[in-house]
This record gives sequence, structure tokens and C-alpha cells, in this order.
Amino acid sequence: MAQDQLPLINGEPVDLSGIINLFDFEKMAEGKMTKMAYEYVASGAADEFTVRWNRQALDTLKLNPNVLNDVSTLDTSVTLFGHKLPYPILVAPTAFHKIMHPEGELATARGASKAEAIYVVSSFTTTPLEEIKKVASEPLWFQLYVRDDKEFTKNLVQKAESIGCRALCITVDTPVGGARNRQARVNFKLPEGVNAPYANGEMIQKMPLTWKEMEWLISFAKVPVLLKGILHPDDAEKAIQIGASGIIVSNHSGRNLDTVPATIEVLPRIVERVNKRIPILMDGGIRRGTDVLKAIALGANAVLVGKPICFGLASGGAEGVTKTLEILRAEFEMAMALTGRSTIASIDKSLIWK
Ligand SMILES: Cc1cc2nc3c(=O)[nH]c(=O)nc-3n(C[C@H](O)[C@H](O)[C@H](O)COP(=O)(O)O)c2cc1C
Ligand SMILES: CC(C)CC(=O)C(=O)O
Repeated sequence: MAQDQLPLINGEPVDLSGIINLFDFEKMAEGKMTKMAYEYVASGAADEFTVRWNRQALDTLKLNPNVLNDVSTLDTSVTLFGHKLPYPILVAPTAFHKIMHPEGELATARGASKAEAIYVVSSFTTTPLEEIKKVASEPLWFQLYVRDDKEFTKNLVQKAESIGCRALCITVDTPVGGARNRQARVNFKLPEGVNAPYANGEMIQKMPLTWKEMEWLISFAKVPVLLKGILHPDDAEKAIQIGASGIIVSNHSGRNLDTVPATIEVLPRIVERVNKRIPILMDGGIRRGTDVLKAIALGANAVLVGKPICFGLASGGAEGVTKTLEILRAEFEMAMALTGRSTIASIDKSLIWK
């Protein structure tokens, strides 16, 4: 690429041509981020067992491909809540993008839109929703951390709806923060000049969120509500009973409760209980196209990626985000073709080697 076409970070051109896979982005990002920001993004809770298990569980699942099916054209599209996505990968909500790149969430929104992906904006965005909306040409969803101030929460939901967010993901796995030892060691805090307008002046402290508050939220939400952070089949059932439109099987990338299982291990039980009544999304450790394929084979309708987006953003701003999604999308297409699957519907359990 010519020097004048390279993405800029802090006015400096950044060459992403050496980036071949998502792990390359992490290495590059580590070199560009402050230690505090890198530790914030890269770390998990306590001894980080769950962080490792998310990856190990995906790595050790083996594939069982078929040959000689016609894979000359692939249809990777899925429909979620009436909206057709060209491929089943969304940008997970992650907080504080301005500590990763000076353009923060604006770069993420531009990058995700260019890659035709839905961007789930975090409650702890460091850029106001209206500004993000202006640069996003693909749909936005909004992730909500419910605060004890009901008026504040309701206003925030209504703001997200009024700027056009198409769904709400209520994070239910963070009643308190986790034992984030690595963040504690670097004394993580937002740098001067960076703030989170919807954090209501606090980071995570105690959140009095119960099924009762969820029912209250669903009662006035005008867009589909998904519960993010479901790991127990009974909770998936309750989510359906109170009228949730979808769930996200997530262990918060191992950042909250260490030693919970990998999400790909949990997924089949939830899929069985939900029995196609509502869509199931999954996140946690998705780094390869084959990971996306495995999650869909085990019953997810779509997946989200968190850390890779942060590393793409830190490495190359909007271009880094786009490239992250494009690599994953291309690898997913290869994985489909190489396993003899030309549509999402044909990706079933028989793809997983037993
Ligand atoms: C740096 C970082 C910040 C995050 N911030 C939020 C957040 O604000 N709200 C939320 O619901 N989840 C948050 N998450 C969790 C992600 O939405 C997602 O569940 C997780 O990152 C997916 O796993 P992966 O990072 O292995 O892809 C965060 C994750 C990371 C890595
Ligand atoms: C402020 C944080 C609790 C945001 C978050 O969800 C995370 O860092 O995982």
C-alpha cells in the first residue's frame, strides 16, 4: 500500500499488510497500546482459567468434513430479529475505546460498518451515542449496564432507541466486578480527558439487577431485548418466560467469574433447553473461522467478538477493525467450503467429530 493510503494512528501511518490472522493483531496492538490499556483489554479474572478454557475448548473440538458437495457459491447470511446479516459475526460490546485508539468508538463504528457488521455499543462507550450513530452505516445495538437509578436506566434505553439502536443487550453477569488482578496491578483507571458519559460517574459497583428489574425493562423496551451472560439452562428458560427476545451465552471472556466453563462447552445444553424458541448468540474466544463454524454447528445463530476488535482498533483504527472482521469472515467462508457446507442451515452437529 502506498504510504499516503495507510491508516493513521496519532498522525503516524500504520502498515497492516503483515497481519494475516487475529493473533497477529494482538501482538501489534501490544506494541502500540499503553501498558494500562493493554492489561485492561487482554486480562481476565483471577487465574484466567476460563480465558484459557475458552480457547482450549474451541481448539480441541475436531471437525468432521464432507467432500464433493457443491460449494461454488456460499450463502453465509443469517436473519436476526428481521434483519439480514451477510455473515453471522457481530462486534461485542467493549468499554472505553478511546484508551485503545484516539478516535475511539467512531473508528470502531466506521470499521464495523465497512465490514457490514452490527456493532453492539457498550454502556461504557467513551463517545456519545449520537456521534457514533452519525458515522455508522450498518445497524447499531446497545449494551446496557443497569444502574440502581431507574430513571437513569429508562432514559438511557429510550435514548438508545431514539437514535435507532435495533436491539438491547442487557448484561446480566456483572452484579459486581470480578477479581481483575492484572487490572489492579496496573491500577487501571481512565486517563485524563477520557470519560464514559453513560457510566453515571461510577465504574461497576453493586448493581441491584434481578429478574424483576428485567421484566420491568422488557415491559417498556421497544426493541428486542437480549440477556447477555447466560450460562445456565434454567436461566435461559427464565429469560424466555419473562419475554426476552434472545440470549447471549457468554462468560464475559473470563473477566468476571474465573473457573466457569468455556462458552462452547456450555452452548449445547442451552441450545437443547431453548429448543429454537429464541435466537442464541455466543461469545468467548472466537478467533478463527473454524471457531465460528463450531459455534454454529453446536446451535448458535451468530457469534460476537470482543478482544480481537479491541486489538484491531488499537493496531489500525477503523481499518484495523475492518480487517479483523474481514479475516474472520474469509476464514469462516473457507471453513464452510472445506467442510462441504454452502449454507448456514447445513452447518449442523454432524460437523463435530465424536
Ligand atoms: C476490553 C473489554 C471490555 C469489555 N466491556 C464490556 C462491556 O462494557 N459490556 C459488556 O457487556 N461486556 C463487555 N466485555 C465482554 C464482551 O462483550 C464479550 O462478552 C467478550 O469480550 C467476548 O469474548 P472475546 O473477547 O474472547 O471475544 C468486554 C470485554 C473486553 C475484552
Ligand atoms: C467497566 C467494565 C466492567 C466493563 C466491562 O464489562 C469489562 O471490562 O469487561
